[in-house]
Amino acid sequence: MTKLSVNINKIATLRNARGGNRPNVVQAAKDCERFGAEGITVHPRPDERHIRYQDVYDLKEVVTTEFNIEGNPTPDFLKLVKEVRPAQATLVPDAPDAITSNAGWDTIKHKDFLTDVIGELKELGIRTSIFVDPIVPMVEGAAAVNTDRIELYTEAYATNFLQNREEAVAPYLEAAIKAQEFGLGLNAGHDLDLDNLKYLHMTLPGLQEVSIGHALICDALYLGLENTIQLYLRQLK
Ligand SMILES: CC(=O)[C@@H](O)[C@H](O)COP(=O)(O)O
Ligand SMILES: NCC(=O)COP(=O)(O)O
Repeated sequence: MTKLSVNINKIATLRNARGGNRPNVVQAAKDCERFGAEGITVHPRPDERHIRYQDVYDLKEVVTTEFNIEGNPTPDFLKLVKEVRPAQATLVPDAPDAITSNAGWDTIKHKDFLTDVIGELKELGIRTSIFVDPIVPMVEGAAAVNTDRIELYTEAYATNFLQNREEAVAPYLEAAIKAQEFGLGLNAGHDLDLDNLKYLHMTLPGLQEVSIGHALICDALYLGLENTIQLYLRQLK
C-alpha cells in the first residue's frame, strides 16, 4: 500500500501573501486528513516563506495521521524536529535560496554528517528518510548511513513522463530494486500529479509513501480539496 501524504506548504504560501490567517494551515491539515490524506508533510524553509516554524509546533498538536517534516538539517531545523518529534523527518540538501528542492543528497560525500544526524533522530524514535536522486550508488550510500527510508526525487520522472514514460521511470525502478535489496523503505515525491502518479505507483516495487503538494493544491483550486484528495488516492489503488 502506498500512502498519500499531502504537502501543505502552498496553503501557507497563500496565507502569507496577506498576513492574517486565511487560509488556516492547521484547519487545512485537519481537513486533508478528514478527506482521506494518510499523512501531512511540511517543508519549513529558513526564510519561512511558506510554512513557519510555529506552524510546525501547531500542526504537531492536531495531526493524527503521519506527520512528515522535510528540510535541510541545519541546527535550527534539527532543533525543531527534535522538539516536535514527528513520525518521520525527511532530510533534503536544499540551499536556502533554492526556489524549491532541486537535488538529492550525495550520500557518499556526506556520509559522516548523514550518519550522525540520522543516528540522533532515530535515537528519539523519529523515522528518517533522505532525499536522493535515482542513482544506484546514491542508494547504496543511503543504506550505508543507516537511514530507514529514502525519498526518490521525482522531478526528472515528472518532466520526462509525457515524452516516454518507460524511459522516465527506468532509473527509478532500478533505484527501487536496489533499495529493496538493502532493506531500505521507499518514498517518492516532487512534481507528482494526477497524470504521472499512477504509473509510478504501478511500476515501483515497495513504494510506501508519496508526498504531494504543488500540483495537488493547484488541482484543489478547480476541483475542491476533498474531491482532489480522493482523486489522488484513487491513483494509488
Ligand atoms: C523535498 C521536496 O521535493 C518537497 O518538499 C518540495 O521541495 C516542496 O517544497 P516547496 O513547496 O518549498 O517547493
Ligand atoms: N517531498 C515532496 C513533497 O513534499 C511535495 O513536492 P511537490 O508536490 O510540491 O513538488
